[in-house]
Amino acid sequence: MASPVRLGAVRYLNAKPLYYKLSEFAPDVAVSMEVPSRLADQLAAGELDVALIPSVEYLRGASRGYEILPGFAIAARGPVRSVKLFSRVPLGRIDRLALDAGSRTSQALAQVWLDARHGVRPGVIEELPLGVSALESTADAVLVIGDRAMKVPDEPFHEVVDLAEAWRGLTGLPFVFALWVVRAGADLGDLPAALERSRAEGLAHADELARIHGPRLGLDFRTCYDYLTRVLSYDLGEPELAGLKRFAHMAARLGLAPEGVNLVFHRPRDLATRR
Ligand SMILES: C=C(O[C@@H]1C=C(C(=O)O)C=C[C@H]1O)C(=O)O
Repeated sequence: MASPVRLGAVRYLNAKPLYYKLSEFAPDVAVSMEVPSRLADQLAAGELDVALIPSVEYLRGASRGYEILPGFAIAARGPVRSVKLFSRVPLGRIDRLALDAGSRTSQALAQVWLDARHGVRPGVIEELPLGVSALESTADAVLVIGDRAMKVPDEPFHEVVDLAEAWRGLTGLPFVFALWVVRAGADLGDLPAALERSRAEGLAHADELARIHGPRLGLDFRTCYDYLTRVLSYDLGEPELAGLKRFAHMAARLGLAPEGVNLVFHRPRDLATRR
């Protein structure tokens, strides 16, 4: 018997609609859940066959033969609420920047945006460990993503920037945080169809997800429901691709991603061999 496909999924609320009831729709798939940065490392180490990884990690892994599962993303067309830069100083004066260790894409986005919008390239860049809160950090500014970003109070900070909103203001484009990325040579079988079904069912049951996860995260039902259905988008369409390409270009200019990466999309193996 073929060994099961190993899939890694982001454990934050924002990813839940992408793998809703997946173990029912794809019973043979081995699912593990992690923060995005660890999923990227596990995919790179060959420990996973497909994973929801930070979009910047697709760019970094493209030379290893990574392929994007077409049509899927975690993206935002305006404010995202869960990717925020909390600054204790005016933005133009940020010199020490702490970046959420769970992130990779937003780590790059924070630097791209500070450079493009404020001409700032922080002298010291450090990680904010997963167990340490933004309030504990003594850096000038702190990037926080995911579930915990929605709980950090604005008050102690001089400025709070929603980075997807800031990106939109800079480029007029959506921002793509994560993609389903396939390891070179992996055969996913029927999994892409099961993932389509999961997403459709997950979005159709966003109310159920909001009821389950809202209380756990200290979010009221409406906030949680809006986050899943209006704030985030789960398609990789033309506007998202344009945003992704612009981000790839800007990240490369800062040395945060390789230059000139092409977006390569996964095709089912039987089609690929029939070429
Ligand atoms: C919108 C978000 O997207 C996440 C941000 C990521 C990153 O910064 O690397 C990766 C995966 C996404 O789940 C979020 O965490 O709030």
